[in-house]
Amino acid sequence: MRPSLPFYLYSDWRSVGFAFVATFAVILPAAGKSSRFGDAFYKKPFAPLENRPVWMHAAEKFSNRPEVKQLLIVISPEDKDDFDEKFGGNAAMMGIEVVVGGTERSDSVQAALSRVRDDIDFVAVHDAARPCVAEEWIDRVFAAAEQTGAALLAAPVTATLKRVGNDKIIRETVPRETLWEAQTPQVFRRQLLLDAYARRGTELATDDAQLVERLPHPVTVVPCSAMNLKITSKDDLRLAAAILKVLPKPTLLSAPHPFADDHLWR
Ligand SMILES: Nc1ccn([C@@H]2O[C@H](COP(=O)(O)OP(=O)(O)OP(=O)(O)O)[C@@H](O)[C@H]2O)c(=O)n1
Ligand SMILES: C[C@](O)(CO)[C@H](O)COP(=O)(O)O
Repeated sequence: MRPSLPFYLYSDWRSVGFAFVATFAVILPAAGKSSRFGDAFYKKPFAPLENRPVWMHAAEKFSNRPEVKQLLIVISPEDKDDFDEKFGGNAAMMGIEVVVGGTERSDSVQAALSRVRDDIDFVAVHDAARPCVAEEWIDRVFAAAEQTGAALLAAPVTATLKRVGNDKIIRETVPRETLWEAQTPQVFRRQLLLDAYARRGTELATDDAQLVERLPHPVTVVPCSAMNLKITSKDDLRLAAAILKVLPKPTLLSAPHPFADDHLWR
């Protein structure tokens, strides 16, 4: 990451002044068991995707952003030595700190959160298993978090959802009008996420927003494309390879207002 001052000097014919730029830390959880991935050799964050491991595709979307001042990847204890041997050099070159994770995803995030520097304003948590995130989507969720304190990328549910019994018989068709599928990055003011994790207790949470919702604190959804998929199965890895070929390229213009109606995510 490029060091830079936490402010920039701006000037125009009306004034000369300082504007403070928010700073971000990014946590990349990669310490899961990949039990649904079903590969005897690779866990999904380390599986090869277009000549690089999955985690590296996710990390490189953040490592050159000027506002990202700290990048941490979370690796399981049993994978730590292997990761250091295979990818330790890459992580060092990208300025990525390696943290040992825990049993649950929340344990892993909490381990990294304890390493986030006090001078950081916002913390973004992005699954290392989501390699297809586009820079412009990151722009939008970062901007939304700066405005609201808590925001995440999500895609509206478009399929018909059924609640099904163990006998595989449909019990209910679930109204989908207000349902969204949460993605990552999930981005929070640092102290807010610290407060949420301090109150976590033993309750399970499959994402970080749940813990902030419980405070309670409002969390804003930033609409995103279903192309920001999480690799869970081997089929998802094949899909990701195809998506990387058509992913929106970074735009030179600044990202539109995160709540603009003219989303490109459709
Ligand atoms: N204890 C855990 C569990 C998950 N993760 C990470 O959180 C992301 C999302 O989790 P998920 O897709 O569920 O990964 P796994 O838990 O590995 O998947 P599975 O449930 O198939 O084992 C992944 O990048 C995963 O590596 C983590 O860092 N620590
Ligand atoms: C964080 C997440 O990717 C949002 O959809 C999802 O909750 C991860 O859940 P998982 O069970 O750990 O895959």
